[in-house]
Amino acid sequence: MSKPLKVALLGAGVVGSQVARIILKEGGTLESRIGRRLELVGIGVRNAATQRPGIDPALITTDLEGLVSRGDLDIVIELIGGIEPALGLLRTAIANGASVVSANKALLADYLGELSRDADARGVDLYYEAAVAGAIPIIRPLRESLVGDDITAVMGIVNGTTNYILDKMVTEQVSYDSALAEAQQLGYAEADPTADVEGHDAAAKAAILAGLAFHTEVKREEVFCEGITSVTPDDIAAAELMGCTVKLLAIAKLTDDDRVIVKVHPAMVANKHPLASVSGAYNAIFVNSREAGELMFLGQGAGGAPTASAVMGDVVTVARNRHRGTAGHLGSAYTARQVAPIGESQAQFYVSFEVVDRPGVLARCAAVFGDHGVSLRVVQQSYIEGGERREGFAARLGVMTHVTQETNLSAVVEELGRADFVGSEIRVMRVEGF
Ligand SMILES: NC(=O)c1ccc[n+]([C@@H]2O[C@H](COP(=O)([O-])OP(=O)(O)OC[C@H]3O[C@@H](n4cnc5c(N)ncnc54)[C@H](O)[C@@H]3O)[C@@H](O)[C@H]2O)c1
Ligand SMILES: N[C@@H](CCO)C(=O)O
Ligand code: NA
Repeated sequence: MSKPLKVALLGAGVVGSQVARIILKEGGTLESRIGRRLELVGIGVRNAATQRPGIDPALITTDLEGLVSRGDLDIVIELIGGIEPALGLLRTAIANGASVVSANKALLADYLGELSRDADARGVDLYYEAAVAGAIPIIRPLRESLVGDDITAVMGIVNGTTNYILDKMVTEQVSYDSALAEAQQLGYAEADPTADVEGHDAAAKAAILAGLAFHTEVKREEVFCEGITSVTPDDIAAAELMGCTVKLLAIAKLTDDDRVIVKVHPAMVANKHPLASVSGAYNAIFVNSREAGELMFLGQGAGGAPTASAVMGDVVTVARNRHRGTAGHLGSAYTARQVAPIGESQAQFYVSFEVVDRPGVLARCAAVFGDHGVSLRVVQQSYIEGGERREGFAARLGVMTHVTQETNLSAVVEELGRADFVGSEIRVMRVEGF
C-alpha cells in the first residue's frame, strides 16, 4: 500500500477549522477520490491554548516555519491570511517541494505571478480556488475550462460582506452598522472588515480575475477601487426609483485597443439584470467570451464551510497530481497587456443634484452634459421641501446618461460644481445593465 500524503494546515480560524474537520472526518471518502490517504501531520496556529474540539492537541504547533520546513510534506494549506508571514511560509513550502493551496487573495493579488513561477520551477502545484468568490468554481473555469476561448469581460459581486450589508439595507432597511456586525458574526468578513467595506478585498479578487481572464499580470494597485462606505440611504432610494439596486461590482474588461480596465465600485444595477437579485452573502460572476457567449457562476462567496469546500477541491486535485507524480500547468500570463487608467473607462452614470427652481435651469443643466459630449438617457425632476435650505434650491434632478467616458463625466461634474444654480453636493453612481 502507498504511503499517505502528508498535509500541513496553517491557520485554524473560520476556514481552517472547517478544512481540518473535513480532512479528519472524511478521510475514507477523500482517500477513495485521491487513491491515497491524506495524513494531517500538523496545524500551525497563533494560540496553542485555544480549545479545538475534535482536533488532537498533538497536531497543534505555533512553529509554522518549522512545520513548513520539515522537508517531507506533500501539501501545505495556507489559511492564515495577510502578506507576512504567509508569503514567507508559502515560499519555504514550495522550496521544500510541497504543493500549496491558499485562500489568501490579499497575498495572491500581488504575488501570484512570483509564486506561480516558483511553483513551476520546483515542479509543484499552486491552487487557490477559495481566494475568489469562496465556494464558487471560478478560478478553475478561467484557468482551465475557458482557456481555449477568448474572454472579453468579467463582472461580478465578489465580496459577501458588502453584498450582505447592501442587501439588508435595501430589503430590511437595517442600518449599515448592524448589517456589518451580522456579517462579521456569520464569518463572512475579513479579520479587519475595512478590507471588505472599502473594496480592497474585492479589488484583490478583481486583480486575480483580470490576470487570469486576460493572460497577464495585474497588481492590486492597478485596480481602481471605491468601497461602499459613502453609499447613503438616498442613493439606495434613488436606485429604486430608477428600477435598480445598489451592488458593489468588480469589473474587468478589454478596451478596443487591447488594454485592460479593472475596477471595483458601487453601481446601480438594473433590476432586470441577473446580478441585481444576488442576495445575502452570495457572490455571482458574469463572464463574456467570444465563443461561449455569456456565462454566470453563482454561489456562496464567504463563510467557513463553503470556503472549505473550495479549499478541499484544490487539496484533492493537488493530492491526485502528487499521487501520479505530476503537477498541473500553472501559468498563462504571457500577454503583458497594459492596464488602462480609469479615466478611459466607459460607463453609464446616474448623477443627482439639487437645482434652483427657476426658468431655464433644466436647459442649462442639459447643456453642460451636451457640451461635454454626454448624452442623457433618463431625466427625473422632483420637487423637494427644504432642499439645502438655501433660497430657491427646491428641485432635485436625477440624470441617467448613455454610455460615456469617465473623463467626460468628470468634466460635467466639475462644471456643474461651478454653476450657481446647482447645489453643493453632486452625487454620482455608475450604472450597469440598464
Ligand atoms: N472567511 C471567509 O469567508 C473566507 C472566504 C474566502 C477566503 N478567505 C480567506 O481565507 C483565509 C483565512 O480566513 P479566515 O476567515 O479563516 O480568517 P480567520 O481570521 O478566522 O483565521 C485565520 C487564523 O490564522 C491565524 N493566524 C494569523 N496569523 C498567524 C500567524 N502569524 N501564525 C499563526 N496563526 C496565525 C489566526 O489566529 C486565525 O485563527 C484568509 O486569507 C481569507 O482572506 C476567507
Ligand atoms: N470577506 C470576504 C470573504 C470571502 O473572500 C467576503 O466578505 O466576501
Ligand atoms: Na472560488
